[in-house]
Amino acid sequence: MPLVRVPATTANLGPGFDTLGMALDLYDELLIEAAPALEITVTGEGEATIPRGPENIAYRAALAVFARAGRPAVNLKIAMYNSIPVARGLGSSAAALAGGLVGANALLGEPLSQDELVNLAADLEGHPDNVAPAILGGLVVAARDGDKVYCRRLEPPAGLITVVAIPQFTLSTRVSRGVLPARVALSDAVFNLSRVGLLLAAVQAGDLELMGKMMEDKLHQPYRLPLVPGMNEVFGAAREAGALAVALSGSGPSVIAFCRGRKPEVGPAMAAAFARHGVACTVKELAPCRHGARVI
Ligand SMILES: Nc1ncnc2c1ncn2[C@@H]1O[C@H](COP(=O)(O)OP(=O)(O)O)[C@@H](O)[C@H]1O
Ligand SMILES: N[C@@H](CCOP(=O)(O)O)C(=O)O
Repeated sequence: MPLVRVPATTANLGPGFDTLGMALDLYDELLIEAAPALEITVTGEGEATIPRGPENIAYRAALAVFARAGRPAVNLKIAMYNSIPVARGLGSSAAALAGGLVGANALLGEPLSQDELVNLAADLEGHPDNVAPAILGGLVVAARDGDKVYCRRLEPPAGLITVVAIPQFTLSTRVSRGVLPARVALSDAVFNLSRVGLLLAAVQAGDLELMGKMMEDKLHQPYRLPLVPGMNEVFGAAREAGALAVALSGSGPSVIAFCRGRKPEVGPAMAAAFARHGVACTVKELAPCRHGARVI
């Protein structure tokens, strides 16, 4: 009966829309076993809202593993213990998919490779940037080539600590993607391309200053601004309080600040800025997580 622990993720890391993501030390746990009938329980985050029927995405992910491995589908009992807030841009859906995939794979004796699991997850989620770090841990860069996702895991730079301001209101990724344009200006694409390249070079060199400078974005955050009241002010407050960089976490509404070591002033400054716009939030200090979803 595998118990899987899956990290939260912060996708995009500023300019790396649908491309970059990093695992964080906040976890969902999922217990999975064969059972006489489908039974799904949820404890913690999402207890009141997460579907318990066959539409549950962790269950669908588990069934996808059975199908890909050529094994007959069975009824499953899945018990989830969630700490990742739902629909806040911290990868709750990616964690549910990764948990279902890794759990089912363990149940079957690991017929699928990690690469196959990342590909299945990206197909189910629609983009690879949150599911890849949820499975691989660390900081992941991913690219889709037709049906296949290629990705590489990098070690997050030493000394990096994030501070995440998590609004009480939810914003689904579907809605937050709905405001994005189908086409962007070439100058904006170049702005992001150049930053992603240097951001990755900075990560590999452990250069937090350069990493912080390369986290601006023109491809998704400006369009999402109306969905997150006070977003720009929260960005400004975090920088003034000493953060190296600030970004929308995933598709929002959480805002994530990247800091050199612990910076106790950053969280309260972000919360105060949100409060000035009538948004209540909780603040979490989260370190990057080196491990992806795994049986514990
Ligand atoms: N543990 C879980 N099991 C099943 N579904 C989940 C789980 N956690 C989140 N979800 C589903 O994922 C959706 C939220 O995903 P999404 O909008 O992408 O936001 P997030 O940024 O949190 O991933 C919700 O519909 C929710 O029901
Ligand atoms: N690149 C995606 C990332 C969504 O991540 P999530 O954690 O909010 O589901 C996007 O920006 O839409």
